[in-house]
Amino acid sequence: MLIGKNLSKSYRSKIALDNVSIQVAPGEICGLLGRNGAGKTTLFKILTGLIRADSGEIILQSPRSKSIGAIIERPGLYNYLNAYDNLKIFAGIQGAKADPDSIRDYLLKVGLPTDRKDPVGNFSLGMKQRLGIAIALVNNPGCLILDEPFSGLDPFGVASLIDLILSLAQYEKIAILLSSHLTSELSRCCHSLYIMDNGKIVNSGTTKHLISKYIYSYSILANNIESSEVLRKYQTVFGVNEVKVVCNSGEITGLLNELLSEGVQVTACIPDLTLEQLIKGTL
Ligand SMILES: Nc1ncnc2c1ncn2[C@@H]1O[C@H](COP(=O)(O)OP(=O)(O)OP(=O)(O)O)[C@@H](O)[C@H]1O
Repeated sequence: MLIGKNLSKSYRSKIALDNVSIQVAPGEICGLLGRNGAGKTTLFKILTGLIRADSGEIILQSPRSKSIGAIIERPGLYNYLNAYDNLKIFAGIQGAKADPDSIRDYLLKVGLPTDRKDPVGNFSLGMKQRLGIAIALVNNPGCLILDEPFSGLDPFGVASLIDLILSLAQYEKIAILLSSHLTSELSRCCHSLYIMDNGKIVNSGTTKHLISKYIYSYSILANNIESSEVLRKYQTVFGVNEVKVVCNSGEITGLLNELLSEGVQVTACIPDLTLEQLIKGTL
């Protein structure tokens, strides 16, 4: 369990964090959403001990020997070394096993190939993120903190990183804290969300609750969506094989059922939850 209580931090006259409290339980994925400059990285630096808060308290309750593994800003890797040697160095620094079998296990845990011998400078951003996570997972931490982990990844990279994060929470029972300024990514994998603005938590709750409270439109993907009669009753914006429909979370199941009975082949339905809605929700 990771708890931050009433944390505040100023840089000269700039208040970067203002009485922020946050809590993540083992096996839980918690998202920190906020615009640029909201204070997310400052909070993560404080939680990981990189900088000190002016006031407040951090409580780390974990039976594991290492309490936190983290990637702040971007994974710090030796680009001229291969994945194996990077892991060997970082495992050595942390006093962890650095024999070939252990390093192979770290690579497998994050879904990286074990046979790549070229420098990690050649790796895609997604592979570098995975290697950074493997290094953060050395010594089996109770909590994993990832600052903007989806930044710069393509949709496939985002989806596969989400799968990895979900499996680390579910099977390794790690408490995971992620940040992003994009609601779409965090709402797909987080059990709960904290919304930050100007150094303060302005809204929070389970993702399920926030979606049901703030969603007023959905994007529905279907090959023959233009043929739908049912959609004429709704306010819509059509794209190619896609429509954005104004409807709330109580109406969406009924609408999807009607579309199916009309023969519309729905392939995806994505809630449009914007950061602005979540911020304005309590302002
Ligand atoms: N070392 C520093 N000295 C002075 N001001 C700082 C320092 N670090 C951060 N700040 C300021 O504190 C505020 C919060 O910054 P922080 O980096 O925590 O935000 P963020 O939510 O992580 O933003 P981003 O998404 O852009 O990384 C910003 O106004 C930033 O300019």
